[in-house]
Amino acid sequence: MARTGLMGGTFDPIHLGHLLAAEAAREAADLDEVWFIPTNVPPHKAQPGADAQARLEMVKLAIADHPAFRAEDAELVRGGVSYTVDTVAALREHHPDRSFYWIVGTDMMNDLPNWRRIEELAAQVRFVCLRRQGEDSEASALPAYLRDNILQAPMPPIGISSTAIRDRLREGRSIRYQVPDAVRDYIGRNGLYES
Ligand SMILES: Nc1ncnc2c1ncn2[C@@H]1O[C@H](COP(=O)(O)OP(=O)(O)OP(=O)(O)O)[C@@H](O)[C@H]1O
Ligand SMILES: O=C(O)c1ccc[n+]([C@@H]2O[C@H](COP(=O)([O-])O)[C@@H](O)[C@H]2O)c1
Repeated sequence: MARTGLMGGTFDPIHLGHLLAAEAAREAADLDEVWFIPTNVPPHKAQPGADAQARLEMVKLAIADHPAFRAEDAELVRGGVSYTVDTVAALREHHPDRSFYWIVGTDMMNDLPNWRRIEELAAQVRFVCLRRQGEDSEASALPAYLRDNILQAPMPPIGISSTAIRDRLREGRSIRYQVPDAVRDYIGRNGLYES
């Protein structure tokens, strides 16, 4: 069975923290591929600043040079609120020959008990959790069905977030070295996040 990591995110915009998390998860969980899945409407946060096609395009630009990374537009095609349990069920149906690993940062790990139909989701994927700077990586407070289903993987802590990048752009500041150059060019060409 091909071992497939799923890196879900709003990617508004995608940044080096996402890429390093995906690469660290690939290595730690011995994944054959990692699929990046931009959310359509994120379940637990405000509407994205950039539209879905722009976020997908930036993901494609960011991962173009990695042979094991690809973009998956399932949530954008499905529309509506992007609940992970629905996404994983659809992917499992279309790809019965693959085993799936859902990749999250520690901020998301602590939020897992609040996800829609989380027990059903936990029966269908393993979670790979990457340490996010400033976030508690202690899984002991989680219920056993989650705690026992999480692989914690090391990653050099990176204090980059999409929120901070959008703030910088609004203030006319540099985002060089926080996102891939191709993403920075795309943002500049399309005037994203300027106001
Ligand atoms: N710097 C980082 N280090 C490790 N994991 C990260 C990092 N940034 C994001 N992630 C993880 O990537 C996934 C998608 O994150 P998301 O697209 O919401 O980015 P974000 O930077 O948290 O965005 P925002 O600032 O808009 O909330 C989540 O599982 C999140 O925990
Ligand atoms: O399914 C849920 O209930 C759920 C709740 C919160 C977040 N998620 C998923 O977790 C991923 C990261 O979320 P976010 O908000 O940090 O972009 C993204 O793929 C979301 O769809 C999923």
